[in-house]
Amino acid sequence: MTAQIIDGKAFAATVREKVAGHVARLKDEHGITPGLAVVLVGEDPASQVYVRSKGKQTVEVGMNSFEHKLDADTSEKDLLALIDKLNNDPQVHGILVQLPLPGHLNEDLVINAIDPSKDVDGFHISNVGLLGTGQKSMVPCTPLGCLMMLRDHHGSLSGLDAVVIGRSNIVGKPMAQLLLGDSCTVTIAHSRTKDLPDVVRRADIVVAAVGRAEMVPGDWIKPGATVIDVGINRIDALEKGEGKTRLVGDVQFDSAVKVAGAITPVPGGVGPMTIACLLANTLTACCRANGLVEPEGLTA
Ligand SMILES: Nc1nc(=O)c2c([nH]1)NC[C@@H]1CN(c3ccc(C(=O)N[C@@H](CCC(=O)O)C(=O)O)cc3)C=[N+]21
Repeated sequence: MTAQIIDGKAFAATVREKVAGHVARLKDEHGITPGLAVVLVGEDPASQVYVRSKGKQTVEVGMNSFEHKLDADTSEKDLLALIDKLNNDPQVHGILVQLPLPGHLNEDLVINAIDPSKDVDGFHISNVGLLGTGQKSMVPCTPLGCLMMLRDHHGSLSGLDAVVIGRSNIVGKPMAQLLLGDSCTVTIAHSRTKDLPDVVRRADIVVAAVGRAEMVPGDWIKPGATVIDVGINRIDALEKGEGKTRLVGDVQFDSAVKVAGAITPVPGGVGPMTIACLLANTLTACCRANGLVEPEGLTA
């Protein structure tokens, strides 16, 4: 048996098309253009690549993109002043502060300074609380993208056993909340979990979000299970020569694809969906800010 490959890249393109359609309608009928502000502090090369790709896709779906690049030694006061300005800018419907921030900046403080209704990452404590209590919120992009792919593949997730490996605030915890919201039986596993292979073997749905290259081998996967690989790990690609790297997930794809029922690849799985959901969240925030009905199928 070989698993169905869940094509996140293609799925993301359909999400962006939907978003673009709604953006065109907002402009036409209401004269409103959704705007996303991305704040990057410092010069981390990987972050620069993501920010560029976010900006490009934002413009492609017809939204305004505002990029703010600040020096690595920017003070907390100056960063908070920028956030305050963006909070009060009616052209800006979504604000994303690229993480991680340089060590001298308090990430919690900075994130919680964002207006929760513009917090398209869904990281503000208000949004975390709303999600946890089943109220309308901004939902973190990566878990939202995973949920969309799971719903698309399964239809209903009700009653399925889901194991989330990883307990981060960015992926693991919100993913567990979303799966619970769709009536899965949810287990959150992590580095201290006893008998991790046995826990994973019980799962109909495995979401791997630990950030350790290829740590989940195929023989941990229950035959026919759905595997969502959130990991993006850059490792040496010895076969491609000295200094070359390649991207791998948290799952050993080659062994897992032989056992799973469906699996997301890396690259081309969760990553593209994350950015598509960022655009979807910006559209949702814009609709809410203007008292308009929000599009269906683009939120949790
Ligand atoms: N506040 C904040 N929000 C984020 O959402 C956020 C962040 N900070 N900091 C950095 C991480 C990383 N991230 C990715 C998004 C898309 C891909 C993506 O599209 N990856 C491609 C491959 C890209 C490549 O080739 O390098 C793929 O998986 O197919 C990857 C990583 C969002 N992040």
